[in-house]
Amino acid sequence: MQPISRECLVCGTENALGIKARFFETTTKELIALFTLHHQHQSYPGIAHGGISATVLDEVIGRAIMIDHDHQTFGMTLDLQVRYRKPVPLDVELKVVGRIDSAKGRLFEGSGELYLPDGSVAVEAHGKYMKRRIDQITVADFTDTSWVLPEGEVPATIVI
Ligand SMILES: CCCCCCCCCCCC(=O)SCCNC(=O)CCNC(=O)[C@H](O)C(C)(C)COP(=O)(O)OP(=O)(O)OC[C@H]1O[C@@H](n2cnc3c(N)ncnc32)[C@H](O)[C@@H]1OP(=O)(O)O
Repeated sequence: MQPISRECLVCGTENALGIKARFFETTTKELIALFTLHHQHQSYPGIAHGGISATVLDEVIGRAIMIDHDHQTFGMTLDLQVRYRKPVPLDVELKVVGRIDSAKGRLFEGSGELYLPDGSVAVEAHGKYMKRRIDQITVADFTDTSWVLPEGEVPATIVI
């Protein structure tokens, strides 16, 4: 399970409007986010806002670079392309799977998909990112005060 940043919109436990996603690394170096969207994330009635879906996909790809950098390097988004295939419902558990597709120097590219409970893909994204070390994007005491492992069990398996 990856750590979370307390005030982050996607992962934070102390963001009242937050999505409170949890992140699990796979043996194949993919990253899976588990989360549920609610009324505060709505666009049309009963449907999640597309920007929220893009936000979670962005975070998963931006976090996937942590896997090969001892959790000390993150992605700063340069460009994000999103394709919306199906509406994303509220109040059901959703999954995003992301990965790094290529990396060269301080830049990398990654992709991800948002899966509905029936296993179908609702949203796809592809992004370009710049690697940033944790000390380049946080204040001095960040890892002592705001970067924590969330509560809860790590599932033995996650079925997409
Ligand atoms: C800790 C808890 C976390 C916990 C939470 C973890 C969250 C993870 C996910 C969060 C993701 C986000 O939302 S990140 C937030 C949204 N993104 C941002 O705010 C980024 C804003 N942009 C910037 O600050 C700046 O552009 C930087 C610092 C990223 C880069 O500036 P710079 O250092 O001056 O870079 P620059 O010379 O312009 O460009 C460097 C290289 O990038 C390329 N490049 C630049 N822009 C682009 C672009 N749009 N598309 C393609 N490529 C580009 C250039 O061609 C160049 O390639 P070459 O010549 O080197 O080949």
